[in-house]
Amino acid sequence: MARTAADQHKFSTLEHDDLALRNWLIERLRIMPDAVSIIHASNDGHYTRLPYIESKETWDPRKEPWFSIAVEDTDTAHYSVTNDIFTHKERVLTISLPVIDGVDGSNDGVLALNLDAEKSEAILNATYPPMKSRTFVMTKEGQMVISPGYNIADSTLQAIARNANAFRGEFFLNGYYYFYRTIGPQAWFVVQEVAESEMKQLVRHGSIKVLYGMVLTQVILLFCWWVLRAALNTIYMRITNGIRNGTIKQTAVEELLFEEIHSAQQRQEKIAQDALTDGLTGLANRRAFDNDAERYNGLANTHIAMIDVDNFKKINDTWGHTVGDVVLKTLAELGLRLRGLENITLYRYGGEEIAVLFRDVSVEKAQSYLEKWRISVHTRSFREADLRVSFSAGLCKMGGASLSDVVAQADQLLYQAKKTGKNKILAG
Ligand SMILES: Nc1nc2c(ncn2[C@@H]2O[C@H](COP(=O)(O)OP(=O)(O)OP(=O)(O)O)[C@@H](O)[C@H]2O)c(=O)[nH]1
Repeated sequence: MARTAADQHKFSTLEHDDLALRNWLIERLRIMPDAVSIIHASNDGHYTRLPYIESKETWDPRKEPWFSIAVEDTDTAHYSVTNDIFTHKERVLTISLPVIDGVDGSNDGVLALNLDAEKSEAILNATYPPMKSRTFVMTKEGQMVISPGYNIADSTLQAIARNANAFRGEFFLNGYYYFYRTIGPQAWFVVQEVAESEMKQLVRHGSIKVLYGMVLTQVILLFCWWVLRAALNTIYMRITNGIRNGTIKQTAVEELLFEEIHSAQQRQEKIAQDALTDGLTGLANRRAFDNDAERYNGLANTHIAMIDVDNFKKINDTWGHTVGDVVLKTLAELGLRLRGLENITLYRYGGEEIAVLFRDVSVEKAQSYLEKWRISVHTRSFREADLRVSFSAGLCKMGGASLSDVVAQADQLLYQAKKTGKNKILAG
């Protein structure tokens, strides 16, 4: 503002009570609602004060502390507490600045802005910091400038000033934390004073949530530990029992785990295998047949045989179902034993009917296998002296027709075999 004043007004050539200067000053005053007056004081002692108040006393602004300080230092604002003789106010906050001519650098007096101290106190009082505290303005020498009614001992103010001059940032003094900022070139301090108890309460309040979080985490950890401990106890008990009973040897935990995983794998494989195996005969079951036959029917040089025990009803009726079961088991055993080749698979198709799939096996070889099997079944002696077992079979090539048609063809050959005397294999 002082610089603009110097640019816009030729103070050295100004008439006293220059109207342009008065208008300029009043405009500045209007835009600062907290300022009570604005003064331009010339080096010859003449002054222009707005708002204009006639003073009975002769007043020489050059005797004011703000004038001499501002003239001495050329470029920075000065803050001082003065007595306004025009309004008879004892405490006015004055911010003063020298007016320097921008062309020749000469000093064209001082511009002073007076602020109402009470208003400033009210403003300070209305600032609500995030915690309970006292905020005040003091000089760097330790005198109170603006204090909204606080009673702070001079010795305390001086100690604050000493600390504030010596440090940058906050400090602790006699049970209070002090935070401060400087106004102007280290002239005044705006100080915020917070009691230690207030600070502790704030910290306590802030840390209570963290504390709850930590307690919760501890509880969760404790629970996890408890669950883990229970699980480990069970494992230890099982290992101990195993060692005691001699079912497992005292080996490293890794070995025990490996064994456990291995046996679990074996269990899984067995379950999968059981799902595809017939319980009575140990042959692959109907589900396995359905899985494989569809696949085989698309391959070259594959054959299918449908086998049916002859007069099985009679066997059951004569010797009972248990013997009937033994017959079925024996038939399966012999078929498996004679098969030799890995690519001949036997399935219990249903009841006393067995299906055989030949993969990459010629019809001659398939027929020869079935013959050997038929003869060994027929010549087999059972505990029941009169029991003679035989089977009939229909053998045909796979592929070239749908699976159901292929099965029907094999069944038809089997039916022919039965019709023409049983105990024979018909190939088609
Ligand atoms: N013991 C036993 N009998 C079964 C089993 N499955 C089916 N059967 C019996 O096998 C018999 C099959 O009889 P049928 O279909 O009349 O045929 P069959 O007496 O062998 O006469 P052909 O086939 O003409 O030689 C029925 O009596 C069924 O109860 C089984 O798992 N165990």
